[in-house]
Amino acid sequence: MDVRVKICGLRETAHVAAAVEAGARYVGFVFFAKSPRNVTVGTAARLAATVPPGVAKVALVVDATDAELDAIVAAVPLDMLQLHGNESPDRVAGIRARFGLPVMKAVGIAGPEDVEKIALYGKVADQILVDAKAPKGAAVPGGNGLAFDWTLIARKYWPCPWMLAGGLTPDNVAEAIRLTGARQVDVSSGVELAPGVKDAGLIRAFVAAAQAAA
Ligand SMILES: O=C(O)c1ccccc1N[C@@H]1O[C@H](COP(=O)(O)O)[C@@H](O)[C@H]1O
Repeated sequence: MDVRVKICGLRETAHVAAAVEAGARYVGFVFFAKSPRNVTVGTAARLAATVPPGVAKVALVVDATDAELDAIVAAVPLDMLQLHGNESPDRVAGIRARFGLPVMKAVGIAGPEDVEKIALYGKVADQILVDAKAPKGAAVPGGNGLAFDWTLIARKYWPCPWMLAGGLTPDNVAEAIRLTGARQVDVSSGVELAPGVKDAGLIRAFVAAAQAAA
């Protein structure tokens, strides 16, 4: 089983290169002003230009307007949009239709009632990002380095592709894959030295651990 890895919140060419060389299949750029990983469209365009074919370039947005998405999509060559806010199923479908890009919708998990939303959004999105629900009052709805109870999704099946996220690290990703059966994993904080500061060694260790788990 091949496990696909997404490294999210990249801001420097050296870290994009480390992710690509390690074997990551997705790289993510965050367009959210409150995030320590926020990038401008100019920086994202420069980073995206260094990504080879076969590695998907993902723009992460939070409740973005059409105008904000227009500006991102016009400037950055993208392969996917990641919607990480409170977008409704109708809004997800609308973005997918308007921009003609595959859409990955994040669903935050804190309890069994949240797990039901995966199937709901799976009807309108191309992929689901199954992430930890941000704690009340958190400044950002993701990228908090928090894991959820993986047993909530153990032995579940959804027809759409999905990716596991939330508090993954080089040390716990193998156990997360074993428990959940995830075939795709996404990480941000777990490959950082401080919020927004990626580390090439941790990126390599994470990809190697995820692939070894397969
Ligand atoms: O990374 C961010 O700053 C961010 C901001 C707003 C929404 C989502 C964000 N990150 C996503 O959250 C998951 C989990 O992050 P972590 O590994 O627990 O730090 C991450 O995979 C990003 O896709």
